[in-house]
Amino acid sequence: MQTENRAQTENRAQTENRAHTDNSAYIDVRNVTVTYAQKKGEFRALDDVSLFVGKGEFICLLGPSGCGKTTLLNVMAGFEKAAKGSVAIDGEAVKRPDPRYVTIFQNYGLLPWRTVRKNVELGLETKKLPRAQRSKIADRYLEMVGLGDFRHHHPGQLSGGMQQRVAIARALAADPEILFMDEPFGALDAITRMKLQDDVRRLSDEEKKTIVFVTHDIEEAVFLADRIVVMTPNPGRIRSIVDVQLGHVRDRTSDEFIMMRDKIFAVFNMKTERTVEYYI
Ligand SMILES: Nc1ncnc2c1ncn2[C@@H]1O[C@H](COP(=O)(O)OP(=O)(O)OP(=O)(O)O)[C@@H](O)[C@H]1O
Repeated sequence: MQTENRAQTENRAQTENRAHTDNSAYIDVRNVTVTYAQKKGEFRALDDVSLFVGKGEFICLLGPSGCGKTTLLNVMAGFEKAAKGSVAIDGEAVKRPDPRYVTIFQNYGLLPWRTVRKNVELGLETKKLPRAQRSKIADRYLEMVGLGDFRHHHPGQLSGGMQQRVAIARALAADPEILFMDEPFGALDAITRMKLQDDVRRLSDEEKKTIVFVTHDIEEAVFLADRIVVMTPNPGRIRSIVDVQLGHVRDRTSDEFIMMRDKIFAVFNMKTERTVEYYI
């Protein structure tokens, strides 16, 4: 047991994060501050945030509403600019969104007038492939997410969970190096959500993509992540980074899973001055 204040905890989180990546960061976020003009003046959505993500890692950004999860994801994906600090992917500064990195949002982003297959093909249209090859690739990924029989349907004929699976198939078909996922299952019921968590975890193992996944659901983060980045608001900062050493096949009812979930709860329950156990 050891006592430390918030600044020391955050400092430790950043140091551990550096040590973890051993200078080989694939996504390299350094001392990033993002500010927004608000009625009361300048608001720091992110304050001096550093995060290094390894190639093939599954990272969950976890925290309460307003802690800057989406802002951090948007900075990495090139949708948002940092007021201070830098973001690089594979050694290249991120200046704008890049087709090598695909973002999946909560609202699926499907085109309602296109069939499911044509929606998946959308991700391939910049690649100038022959039409038949595009359809073949689209069908392969639709099979992978269990929607092979629905390729001629339109999005409006599918449930929310099925539509999100189409969005995932479309993202994977584009063969991106990184998948950014912003609360992709937030609008879904608990059972569908668990099925899609299974899908994404399996796909991440099979396809070996680097995934940055925003969620405010602790169990979702423990089920999916290799590392959980715990964030706190006002201003948005990284409080702690937790290694989830639960292996590839995860059982939500196992003792290890529940212990890990409780450790994350403990991180959120910490007060400014508090007693903590080592949890990493
Ligand atoms: N365009 C903007 N203009 C002004 N303030 C903004 C803007 N975008 C975000 N913010 C503020 O920045 C903070 C962080 O927002 P962000 O969306 O990154 O948080 P979040 O952790 O993803 O929240 P949620 O879980 O609710 O989506 C919030 O307080 C929000 O009000």
